[in-house]
Amino acid sequence: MSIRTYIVQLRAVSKIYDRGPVPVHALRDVTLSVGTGEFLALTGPSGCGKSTLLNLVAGLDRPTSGDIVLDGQPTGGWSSLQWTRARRDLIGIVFQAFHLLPALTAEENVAMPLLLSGSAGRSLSSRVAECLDLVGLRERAKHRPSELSGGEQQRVAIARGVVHRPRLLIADEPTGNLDSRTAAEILALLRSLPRQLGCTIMLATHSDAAARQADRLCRMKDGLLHDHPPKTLPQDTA
Ligand SMILES: Nc1ncnc2c1ncn2[C@@H]1O[C@H](COP(=O)(O)OP(=O)(O)OP(=O)(O)O)[C@@H](O)[C@H]1O
Repeated sequence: MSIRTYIVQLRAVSKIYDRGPVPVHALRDVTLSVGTGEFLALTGPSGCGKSTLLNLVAGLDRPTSGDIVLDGQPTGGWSSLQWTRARRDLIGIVFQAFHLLPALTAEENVAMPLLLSGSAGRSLSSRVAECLDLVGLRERAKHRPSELSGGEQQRVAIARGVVHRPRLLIADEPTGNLDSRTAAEILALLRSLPRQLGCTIMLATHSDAAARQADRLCRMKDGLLHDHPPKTLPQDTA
């Protein structure tokens, strides 16, 4: 018998933002399981809750109710430190706006997560070079973000997002700031990562072309999520 393993499970997750004059129900009872090695796309109109969902999975915000289980571990009682550890070990994140440090070179930006977790020396340098190779930017290792195109900056951000070998890569509108041709190249790169690195990808996007790259598409509307079965099954374990 084969058992599918899930890296992410959301069980009846809701998020209400209640600091403003009117409470905003950003997520309503969302239940979702993401299989190991799967490439899942979340689509839907602006404001439907895509970023909110990804922020909760990355521990950048907390649900109002419901459970989030990461790699089989219920996260309900996790402290900030435990979430920081999860982002150091399990989760990588890529944002629309790249968020590279402008004073650092491409390779220094990519090295940052490893430096923050105490790595150093030759193994750090070779891992950084490996990741720059993976995204096709080894030649640009010594360039600063201002000397790189938008697509190249996003490649550096992707290399930084996977340098610590996360099993889950969260990508929030990673092609939102790019022209359509560059966006297609970045998507092809993301598409290759589950196979090359064995990681799972959760992608939020407005773009139908981007969503078509995924194994599974979940449409969101007004905080509700409509799941669709995968085009291909995620990696199963016996
Ligand atoms: N910190 C916040 N405080 C109050 N309301 C918020 C906050 N963050 C998001 N919202 C609201 O929650 C809802 C969902 O927002 P979210 O950013 O998750 O949508 P989205 O689908 O990612 O949108 P977009 O595609 O435009 O990025 C929106 O109505 C938004 O205004």
